[in-house]
Amino acid sequence: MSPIAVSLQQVRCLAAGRVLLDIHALDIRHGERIAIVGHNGAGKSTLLRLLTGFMPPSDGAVDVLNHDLSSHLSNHELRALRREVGQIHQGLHLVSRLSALENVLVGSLGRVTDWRSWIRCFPAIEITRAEAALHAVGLLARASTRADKLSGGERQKVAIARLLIQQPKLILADEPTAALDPAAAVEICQLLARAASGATLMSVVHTPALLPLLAERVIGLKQGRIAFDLPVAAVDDAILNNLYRPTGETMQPSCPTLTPIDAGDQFEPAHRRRVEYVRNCP
Ligand SMILES: Nc1ncnc2c1ncn2[C@@H]1O[C@H](COP(=O)(O)OP(=O)(O)OP(=O)(O)O)[C@@H](O)[C@H]1O
Repeated sequence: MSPIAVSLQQVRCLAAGRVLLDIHALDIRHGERIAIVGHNGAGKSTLLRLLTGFMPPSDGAVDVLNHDLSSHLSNHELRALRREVGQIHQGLHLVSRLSALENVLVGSLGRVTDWRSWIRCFPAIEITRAEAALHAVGLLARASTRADKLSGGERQKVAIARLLIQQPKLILADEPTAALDPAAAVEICQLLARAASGATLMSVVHTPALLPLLAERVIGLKQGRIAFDLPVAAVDDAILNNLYRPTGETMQPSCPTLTPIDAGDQFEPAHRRRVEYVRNCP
């Protein structure tokens, strides 16, 4: 059995007097592919931020790739952790004014010496690696195009090429296919899964159809707590519907009817009109 890559014990994250995350125990082994699912605000991004040291735990023990994140980490220790953790997010995660190739080279910053990285003077071997990575994601022809001139799907491919040359042990992907059309989303998932070969991959996923492409194990979060932790084959519509159902709502056999709002008078007139409109919708 592979060693543990991520271990959380009795972890709580608090902010502004609220519990954002409350995880009793979670172990993830090297090489595992995990999807994290859950409603908006369930704590998925908070969990990923916890694992990169951006969100310190208020209580409990957090170990990521043998870095103890429960104690205060120095900048040096944080940099060492982040060299081993690759990240891919939706949206603004590339440097807009840099070319696709230069953005990929950012993945090699952990290896090049300081003076080279400051003046962006990369060794030939890193440039060759970056070109090979762009080729692997089918984007070599766009190597010199600025990141802000690329499509959303192309930008995600650049981010995956950057992972390929960073060679992280743990990859955290926060909604990597948000805003992509279905075909592009499938292609990005396949490329990401290939890029993560040998690494541990944790992805926040909102589209159930993409789960089997990215994960063998699915963790459902609800209000900051683990609601389920199951093999992907066991996660069916009923389990997901239950997870996404607002707390306290009882299961409706069919389309729910709207309950009239009696307190309408307390709303501003414009808001009241919207309430009436919603009430009268078929
Ligand atoms: N720094 C913070 N201070 C206070 N509250 C925060 C902070 N960061 C996040 N939250 C709150 O914590 C909760 C969890 O946020 P998080 O971003 O982890 O949710 P999520 O599951 O990733 O949601 P989404 O699917 O919408 O991205 C939310 O209610 C959010 O408003």
